Amino acid sequence: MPPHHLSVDQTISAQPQPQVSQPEMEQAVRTLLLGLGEDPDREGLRDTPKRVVKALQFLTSGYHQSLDELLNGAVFHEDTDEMVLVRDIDLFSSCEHHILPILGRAHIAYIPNGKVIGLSKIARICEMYARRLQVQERLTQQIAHALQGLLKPQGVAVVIESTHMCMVMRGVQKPGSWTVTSSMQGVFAEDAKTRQEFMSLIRHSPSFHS
Ligand SMILES: Nc1nc2c(ncn2[C@@H]2O[C@H](COP(=O)(O)OP(=O)(O)OP(=O)(O)O)[C@@H](O)[C@H]2O)c(=O)[nH]1
Ligand SMILES: [Zn+2]
Repeated sequence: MPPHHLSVDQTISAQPQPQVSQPEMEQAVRTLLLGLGEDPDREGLRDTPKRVVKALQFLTSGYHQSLDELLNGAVFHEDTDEMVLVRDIDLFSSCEHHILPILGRAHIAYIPNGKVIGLSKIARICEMYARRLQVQERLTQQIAHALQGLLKPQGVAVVIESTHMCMVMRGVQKPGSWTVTSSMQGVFAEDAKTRQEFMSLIRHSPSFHS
């Protein structure tokens, strides 16, 4: 079954280890280079198959992570019901259609319901799903569903703003285009005022940059 048909629970767990060996993967890159009319034995390309495989493995390393592992227990009981927002999280993913970069940022908020999560873990959850072959819509949903499942909060809101290199460097070639996707759960879906508060907080520019 293709990954986009997996249930949320299945997408949350780590994927099985690949059945293809490292040399087989490197050989495939060598074949690609040959097909492109290159000489894979010239000095500059000699280690390229190895490098490409290593780079792709890093960029898809999210398949081998699990929420349990990255959370490291950092969910705490806390009696607060105010919105928590981590905005402007740098995001680097790869589109599943072309294996080209998706570059952008994510804004992730939730309203607690007795539990809070370590702030860095919000960015780590985002990274785990970004380091897989993705479409932006699914990435957005997976992050929202993961937080919803972990914290059972009053609501979760995720907005991702990205530019897709497959639309910039090739194909339709639209460098200025941004794709904005959102997933609103719980009170963010039900209550327009809460949603508006979130939207205005992510529009506001912070007064300093670290
Ligand atoms: N919905 C969605 N589409 C995406 C995403 N990333 C890439 N795409 C699109 O996936 C589509 C694939 O379309 P195809 O016609 O099969 O592929 P293609 O010939 O390379 O298409 P062009 O990019 O239009 O040249 C394109 O419209 C891409 O813009 C994404 O994150 N979400
Ligand atoms: Zn693409």
